[in-house]
Amino acid sequence: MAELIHSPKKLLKVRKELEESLGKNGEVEESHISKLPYLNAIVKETLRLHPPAPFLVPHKANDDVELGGFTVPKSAQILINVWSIGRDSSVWANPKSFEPERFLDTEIDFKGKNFELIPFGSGRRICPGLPLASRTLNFMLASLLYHFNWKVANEMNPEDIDMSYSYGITLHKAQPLFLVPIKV
Ligand code: HEM
Repeated sequence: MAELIHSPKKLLKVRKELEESLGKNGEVEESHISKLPYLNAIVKETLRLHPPAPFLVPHKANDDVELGGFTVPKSAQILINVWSIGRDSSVWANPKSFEPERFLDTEIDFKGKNFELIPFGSGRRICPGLPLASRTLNFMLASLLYHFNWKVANEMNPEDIDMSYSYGITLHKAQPLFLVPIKV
């Protein structure tokens, strides 16, 4: 929501997609979600830029492993910096910019097969909550955007929203986002 409030054109674009798909007085249903490519792209782009678990969960090497010319010794703790992978300019064009459009013409998904986008991890220990989280994120965002228009509280300018992080095992906004819903 914070990224969308910063990008009014993208907010309009996703609300238009929802209105074209659901009509004027509809209800968001789970079956709609797969037919909303721009909304899906917004969720992917958000997980690329702001992965909730920036280092995944610590793993441990069972044995000595050779990886990309480096030796990872047995029992070493492995942290995967997905936050940094999501902002790697050798992988992503304009990596710091919120551009859901980058996901419209690509099959890249966060289901663990595309290593440039693994906010849920990958392999045997991939997040088992991925299908639930993916449905819930898309469904909640679609509901918020379809039923309400949003403006920043206290007449604040969207540019002045504090986008800094509070760091920890999970990543979240340092300052809460205060938005006012306007019923449509
Ligand atoms: C946006 C939402 C979520 C994100 C970004 C997320 C991310 C992650 C990540 C990065 C891991 C560690 C993967 C690894 O070891 O490399 C993980 C593990 C796990 N997640 Fe999630 N998760 C989310 C939602 C959920 C939900 C909704 C559930 C349960 C209903 C869940 C249950 C778990 C469990 C049980 C593990 C441990 C799996 C294991 O170690 O074998 N997660 N999650």
